[in-house]
Order: sequence, then C-alpha cells, then structure tokens
Amino acid sequence: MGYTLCVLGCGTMGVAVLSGVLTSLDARANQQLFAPAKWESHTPGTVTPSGAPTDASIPERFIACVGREESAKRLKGVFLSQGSLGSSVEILVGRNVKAVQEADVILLCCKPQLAHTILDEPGLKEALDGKLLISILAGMTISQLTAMVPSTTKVIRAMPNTPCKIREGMTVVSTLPQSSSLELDRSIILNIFSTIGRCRFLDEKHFDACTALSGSGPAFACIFLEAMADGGVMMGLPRAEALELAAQTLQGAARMTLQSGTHPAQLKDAVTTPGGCTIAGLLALEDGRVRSTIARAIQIATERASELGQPAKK
Ligand SMILES: NC(=O)C1=CN([C@@H]2O[C@H](COP(=O)(O)OP(=O)(O)OC[C@H]3O[C@@H](n4cnc5c(N)ncnc54)[C@H](OP(=O)(O)O)[C@@H]3O)[C@@H](O)[C@H]2O)C=CC1
Ligand SMILES: O=C(O)[C@@H]1CCC=N1
Repeated sequence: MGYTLCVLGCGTMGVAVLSGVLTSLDARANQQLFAPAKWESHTPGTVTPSGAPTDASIPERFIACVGREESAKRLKGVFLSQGSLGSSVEILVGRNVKAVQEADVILLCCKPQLAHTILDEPGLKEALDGKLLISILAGMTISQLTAMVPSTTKVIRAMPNTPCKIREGMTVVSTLPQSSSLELDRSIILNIFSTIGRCRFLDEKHFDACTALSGSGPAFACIFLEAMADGGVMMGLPRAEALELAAQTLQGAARMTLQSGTHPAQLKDAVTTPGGCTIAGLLALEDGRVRSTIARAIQIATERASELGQPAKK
C-alpha cells in the first residue's frame, strides 16, 4: 500500500511539486508496463533513492488544500489535464483538518505568514500526530515549526523551485534527524524530490542562501534570459526566435557545466576568440558590473529570506 500525500496550501509551488510527482509516477507506470522489473530515477539527481521503491515510500492518494473555491476550480482544471492520476487528486477548501487526518505525509506549501493560522486550527495538531511534515516555507525554521506541532511530528524542511513542474527542479532538503523511520522517511522524500529534478541534503543553516540561489533563482535567470532576447530584438531578430535562442543557449551552457563538471570560466574561455566578438560583449558586461550585481542579488535575497519566517515588524 502506498501512502497519502496532502499538499497543504496548493498554490504555485504546491502545483509545481504535485504536477512533477504525478508526471513522474505516470512515467514510471508506463516504464513498468514495458520493463516490469526495472526501476530507476528518470532525471539525473544529486541524491537518488537506492534500490527499487517500496510501496510504503510511494504516494498513491493525493489531497490538495486551498483557501478559496475559485482556486479549487482552477486546480481541478490543472490536474484534470494530467491524466488519470491527476484527475484522482482530491481538492479541498476549508477542510485542512480532514485532509491532514487522512494523510500520512503533509507537504506544507502555504505562505510563511499563514503557517501559524493554518497549524493553529483546532484539531490540526492532533491530526499531525506522528506524521511527516515537509515544509517548503522560506525563512521558517525547523525549531519555529516544531513549536507549532506535536512533539511526535517529524518536521523536515525542503526548498524546491518552480522547474519541479517540468521535472527539472532543484530541491535542497534539511538533514534528516535520527529516528526509527529514518530510512522510510528518506525514501519518501527522495521519491518526491529526486523524481522531479535534482535533490541534495544540506544542513538547515544554509537554507536562506539556498532559498535565494535556487528557490528565487529561476526569477533571476529569467531576467538574464529576457535581457539576452531583448538584445537580439534590438539587433532585428524576431521576438520569438530571440527568446528561443536565448533559452536554449542558457540551458546548453548550464547543462555543459552540470554534465561535464567543467568550471564555467573554462567554458567561457572556449567561446572567446582573441580579438573576437565574445570578448567585446564580455567587456560590456563587466563594465555593467554584472558579476557583483548578480552575486549581490543572491546576498540580498538571502538576507530577506531570513526575515520571512519572522513576525511582521510593527
Ligand atoms: N514561488 C516559489 O517559487 C517558491 C516558493 N516557496 C515557498 O512556498 C510557499 C508557497 O509559495 P507559493 O506557492 O508561491 O504561494 P501561493 O500563494 O501560490 O500558494 C499558497 C497556497 O496556500 C493556499 N492557502 C491560503 N490559505 C489557506 C488555508 N487557510 N488553508 C489551506 N490553503 C490555504 C492558497 O490558496 P488560495 O489561493 O485559494 O488562498 C494557495 O493555494 C511559500 O512559503 C514560499 O516561501 C519555496 C520555493 C519556491
Ligand atoms: O519570493 C519568495 O519569497 C519565494 C521563496 C523562494 C522563491 N519564492
């Protein structure tokens, strides 16, 4: 028997993670249809589940909780377009306690400032008794979350990003505490996050930096992407083609770094012909202090991430 996964607060990120998981389970089912004995992670990941998955570490029932009816209606459409598994997702409004009671693993995906309200609802703490709570909330620490739930609830932090939706995500998971269910919890976590991209365990002290770098990172990358395309448009390229060239080029460069492990400086040097056009463009970028601007953006986003779990200043 598989377990029941509840996404508590199924907005942008809840949908991204759940869609990725549903797609991955569909792909696995199809693969098993053709090669029943074989199972492996489909996307190369930093950490992957070892061995064949046990049923207990695979979700088989899905509940998505939202705050408003209109969101529920929209989600229904989103998941319906995701095959039979997608259409099995139960979408609940105003019934968080029931959802958590029926779930084994709860993925907390609400806004950080709503965590208190949601977890303080009468009956919710009892419903969380002995369960695995995975929080993706930016800035909210394990000790803050632990104080809001029963001592029997196992609290883990994860920081995924929006590309999880297309199974190209990057998720950092806090180091798991020792417990009698450590191996099962680890498998459950990897069977969610390493099937929707890469997954890496890191100490919680790095979470604000990870939030800025990989959590917010897609937004920063999109600014660079948009600006490259704008440059192409400035020089007469049609908008759609400029965007395609920019996106594929960024993806190619990123993949070369990941797959070969080659330092980006080496990849840059290989493109740069002496006296050529690349060095001319690179110098223009350096004149605009592009490196310190990008690095400072990560620094400032990290500092802001650390404030997100704190009560608002009066
Ligand atoms: N966006 C991103 O790229 C990333 C975000 N995060 C973290 O993920 C979390 C969610 O972010 P994001 O997905 O962008 O936010 P969204 O606003 O898109 O999603 C929040 C969800 O919570 C639901 N919700 C609100 N009130 C309740 C309630 N009382 N009970 C149940 N559900 C409720 C909302 O439903 P409704 O709309 O109906 O009110 C909505 O579906 C944040 O904590 C953020 O820090 C982490 C990594 C990346
Ligand atoms: O902007 C935010 O606060 C969230 C966390 C990381 C990405 N989005």
